[in-house]
Amino acid sequence: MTDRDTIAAIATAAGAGGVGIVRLSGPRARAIGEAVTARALRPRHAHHARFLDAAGEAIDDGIALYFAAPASYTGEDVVELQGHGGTAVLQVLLARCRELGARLARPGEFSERAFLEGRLDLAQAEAVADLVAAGDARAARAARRALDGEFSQRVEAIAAELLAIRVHVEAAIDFADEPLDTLGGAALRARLAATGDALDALLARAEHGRRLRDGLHAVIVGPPNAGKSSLLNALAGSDRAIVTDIAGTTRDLLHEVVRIDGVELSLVDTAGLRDGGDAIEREGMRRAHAELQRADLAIIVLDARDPAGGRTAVADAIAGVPQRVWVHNKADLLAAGEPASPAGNDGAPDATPGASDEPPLRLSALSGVGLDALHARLKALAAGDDIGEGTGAFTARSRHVDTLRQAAVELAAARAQLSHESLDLAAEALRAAHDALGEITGRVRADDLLGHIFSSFCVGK
Ligand SMILES: Nc1nc2c(c(=O)[nH]1)N(C=O)[C@@H](CNc1ccc(C(=O)N[C@@H](CCC(=O)O)C(=O)O)cc1)CN2
Ligand SMILES: Nc1nc2c(ncn2[C@@H]2O[C@H](COP(=O)(O)OP(=O)(O)OP(=O)(O)O)[C@@H](O)[C@H]2O)c(=O)[nH]1
Ligand SMILES: [Mg+2]
Repeated sequence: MTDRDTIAAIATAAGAGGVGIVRLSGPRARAIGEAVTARALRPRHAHHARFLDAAGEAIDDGIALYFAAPASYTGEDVVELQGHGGTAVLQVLLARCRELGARLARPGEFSERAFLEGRLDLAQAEAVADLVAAGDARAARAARRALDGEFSQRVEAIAAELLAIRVHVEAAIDFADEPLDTLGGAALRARLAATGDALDALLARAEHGRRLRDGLHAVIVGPPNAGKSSLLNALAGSDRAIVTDIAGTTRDLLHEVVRIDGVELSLVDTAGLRDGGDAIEREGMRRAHAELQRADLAIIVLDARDPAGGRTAVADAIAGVPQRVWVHNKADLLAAGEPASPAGNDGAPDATPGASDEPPLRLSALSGVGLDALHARLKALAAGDDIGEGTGAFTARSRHVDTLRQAAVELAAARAQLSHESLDLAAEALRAAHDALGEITGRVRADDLLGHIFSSFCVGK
């Protein structure tokens, strides 16, 4: 790609730092680097040099690196000017590079070029951004695995299998007057079934990967005044939410990222659920319901003195949330030795802890007694099955999960069509499934998708 321009950006984070880097990529990168340093740059060699302005005065004293195409991050000629990490000095250095013909890079443009040059596929390029944004060690490790191509390889393996199946089906179409079974139909169906299973397994892993990337999305729900906001504050370790003894205090959603022993969790406090309320409170309840639709986990807070009382109000809202943790709050107000009200005796079975739920945790958000057990349970849920280094989890995005789901739907359609001997329709569904997989790695791509993905990167990445 010789007709591309040369881009430049500060690659290091804003603010003062030990070292700061201006990175250049494109056909003029080397010439610009050599003009700034007044030296010939040898590939893959650290040159200690002064970085000069137009008048020959030193802007900084630093290290220059040159990576010759195609053996560089972007696949183009790349030069790095590693100077002192001050905002002003880096800005002046960047301005000098622009004066010499470089253009300011858009967010993600280095990685976009790496993608366009075939150095990374799309899912890997997204993993670069996810690695930069990772909020805890597990998420960082999982993003690094996606960057290594573990996710992409699995997608491509299924895509390759689908391609082989498509070839078989297209060939059978050319012999339309013969029954499919004389053309290896049984083997074809078995192969398609196995591919469907592999796709389902990958989808489950991608869903897990999506949680790793975004953190477990936990929504605190319950009747008014149960102590939901108090619990959020206790978990966040600060007075984030307003707490009063007036039922209906919280109206809006309040998001807070908390970290429990290094494991990240995104918590949302919601308006108490009850019948009635004014217009503002009802809007708050509507938002609570909507937030629960997207939740991985509901933390249901009930008053320990009357847990049955609030349960009916939350029944609808928590239906369909994959996981629940039941909390009986205000345990400090129970008379010493008083047993927790038995669960499930209030005629509202939908809102009682289900068979798969753990028994309620009794605690006090106010005093902090019993909070340790909640911490432990939340940490176990957020860590999911990625306990060890060896589990091979990788990060994924909603885009990947949605696209894999779409491919699974098309694959199921193809299987149904095949059993009706509708080869043309089966071929069409297989093509759609194959294309969907291609969108994940960028083999099949829409340019607006690229723009959307790369624009969310940092500048300089
Ligand atoms: N100073 C610096 N550190 C950095 C980066 C960078 O661009 N500059 N990276 C940027 O994000 C990451 C490292 N990623 C990189 C990926 C590929 C190549 C590269 O030159 N690849 C060549 C050569 C391969 C090799 O020698 O191993 C290639 O793939 O052909 C460089 C950095 C993190 N650290
Ligand atoms: N004794 C005691 N009081 C508590 C506890 N947790 C919360 N409270 C009190 O209960 C009242 C309501 O607490 P909030 O945290 O505002 O309750 P909420 O569920 O967020 O209420 P809404 O936002 O109105 O739905 C406040 O007066 C709190 O101080 C607790 O563990 N023990
Ligand atoms: Mg509240």
